[in-house]
Order: sequence, then C-alpha cells, then structure tokens
Amino acid sequence: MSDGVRDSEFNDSTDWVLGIDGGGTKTVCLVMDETGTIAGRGEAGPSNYQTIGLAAAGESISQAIALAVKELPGVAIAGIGVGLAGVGRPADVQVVQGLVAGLYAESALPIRWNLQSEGVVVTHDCAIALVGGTGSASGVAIVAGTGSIAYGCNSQGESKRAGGWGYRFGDEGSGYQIAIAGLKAAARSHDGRGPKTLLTDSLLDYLNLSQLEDLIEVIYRRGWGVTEIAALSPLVDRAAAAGDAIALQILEDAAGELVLMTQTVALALFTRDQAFEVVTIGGVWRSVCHLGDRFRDSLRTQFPAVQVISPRHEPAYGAGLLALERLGKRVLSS
Ligand SMILES: Nc1ncnc2c1ncn2[C@@H]1O[C@H](COP(=O)(O)OP(=O)(O)OP(=O)(O)O)[C@@H](O)[C@H]1O
Repeated sequence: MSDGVRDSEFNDSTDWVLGIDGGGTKTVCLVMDETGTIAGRGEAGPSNYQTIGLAAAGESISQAIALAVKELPGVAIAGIGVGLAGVGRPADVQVVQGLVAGLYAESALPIRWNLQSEGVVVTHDCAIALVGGTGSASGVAIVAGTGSIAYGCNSQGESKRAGGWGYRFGDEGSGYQIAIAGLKAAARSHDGRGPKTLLTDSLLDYLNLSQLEDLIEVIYRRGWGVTEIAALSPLVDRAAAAGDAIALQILEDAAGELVLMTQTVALALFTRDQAFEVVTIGGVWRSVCHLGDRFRDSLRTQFPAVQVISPRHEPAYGAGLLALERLGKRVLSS
C-alpha cells in the first residue's frame, strides 16, 4: 500500500476522522485529516464480532484507535468510518453502531469526540475495500485471499455482491479452493486415477513428508483449519509456473470463477461498454503464474473498457474516506 504516514504536528482546527477496518485476523485504524492525509496508524487483534463476540471486537477497535492517535493526544474526531467483516444485514449494522457509540463513552481514549451524527458510517468490509482500493465510490472489488467474494457499486448507489458463501459451499477461486484442488490432484495422481503432477513432490517437500499417505495425518489429525490448508495454494501457483499442466488447469479454473463472480456483479451495475474499475484484493493475486493477467484478459473480452487495478489504498483508508464524504469534506468520484 502506498499511503504514507505524515510526520508533522497535527492541526487542531482540522476535522479529523478515524477509518477502521475490522477483519477476522486484525483491526486497522487510520487517523486522517480532511484532505485525506494519514497522520497515524494503529493495528490490533481481530474484530469480527460474529466470531469473537462484541466485547472482544470493541476491545480490538479501542486498542487500534489508541495506537493510531498515540502521537496526537487530544485530537478532535469529527467522523468515524467502520467497515467490519460479517456486517452484512441491517441488524448487524445496528449492533456495530451500538458498539461505536460505546467508544464515545470510552474515557481511556486520548481523544476529544466532536462527532457529528452524519460523520458516523458503519458498513461491511467489502464496501471499504472497494472505496479504499479504487479511491472512488464505484467499481467492483474482487477479493481472493483465504476466501473469495465480489462486491460492486455504481454511480446510482446501487450495489451487488456475488460469492462470499464461505469455504463449505463457496469461496470459488480462493486460496482455499486452489489448495484443495491441488491436494485432490496429488491424491488422484498417487492412486493412478489421474495424470502425474509436480504437486505430489512439492507437497511432500514443503510438508517434509516421506510419502503421500502422511498427508492424512497432517490434514485431518493436526487440527488444520481453512487458513492452514489455504496456505498451500502458492505450491499450486509455483507448480503452474514450472509448466505443470494439472496446476495450470487449477489456476485457469480459479481465474474463470473469479471472472464469473466479477462479471455477475458488473452486469448488474454497468453496461458492457461502460468504463469502470475492478480492484483485485487478496493474496491469490500475488500469483507468479499470471493469474491476474488471465483474469484481466478474460474480463476484457466482455467489458472492453474495464480497468483492472491493484488497490490504491488499504481498506481502512476507504472507511476514512466514507466518513469524510458524509461530513461533506470530500466528494468521492463515481
Ligand atoms: N502466489 C500465490 N498463489 C496463490 N495463492 C496465494 C499466493 N500467495 C498467497 N496466496 C494465498 O492467499 C491467501 C492469503 O490471502 P490474504 O493475505 O488476502 O489473507 P486473508 O486471510 O484472506 O485476508 P486478511 O488477512 O486481510 O483477513 C492464502 O490462502 C495464501 O495461500
């Protein structure tokens, strides 16, 4: 991410905002002035309240804020944008609004709350990822990390989501799905049900195993969860880069699924000849086997004017921009 942290003294006449990105692994808070310049950044533990509970989520958010404002004691906060994983339904938004209201009463925070009611924005993690990633209010964010989801907005304020159903019946094109396909291909090859693949040796090497049967112990008996399995997906990427046909097909399939999700969202929001941006977010896009190029080329056959970009800013920045927009300090282009 390219956002620099400003080192000059803070200006007390400024309307400052907090941008908060609360995820399943960490919470990021940025302090931004009304021009969008970042003056402080703090990181704390997870804040997905659906999985860790409201109290623990509130604690992580408070810690992230305290770290972000460490060098700005007494700063007056006029707005706060919060994007949290798991905040999809209106009922979730209400719960998080309550959580944010609890922060104002937090005397331990070295902040002067000067909040205007319109300056409080509570939304979901994809919305802030889209605004941060594009720096604007419209476009499509296609997330492919441990899981996957596509989310978009157009200039009429309409939004659409595809995917995001989790590892049991969704997450197509994600690190988890790529890893599972790689494991299956190695098992099939080992049995003689499928062609030979470099994945067999790369799994054995990476996991320091002497035979493929030992995978049973690793995958089922060591308490491996979705994250640990998904972390094997770079092995498939590297095997594909080395020319392995099976691994290449797995990446082709993943790219195809990510195109399908993006296209489904884009068709609901834009016309085929309209120019719009698609921002690619998440670890899978680090593919050395050009998954990103395959994705872009395929998408362009349907949307010739589409621009596929890497994120311009992190999601927490998008949360701060949304708060600034609500305060009338910033107009987000669409
Ligand atoms: N070169 C690669 N090819 C394929 N998958 C990769 C590659 N590099 C990383 N990944 C996968 O990306 C996933 C991690 O993505 P990311 O860093 O976006 O984390 P996340 O857990 O999805 O999100 P967050 O940490 O933001 O909550 C892992 O499953 C990892 O295996």
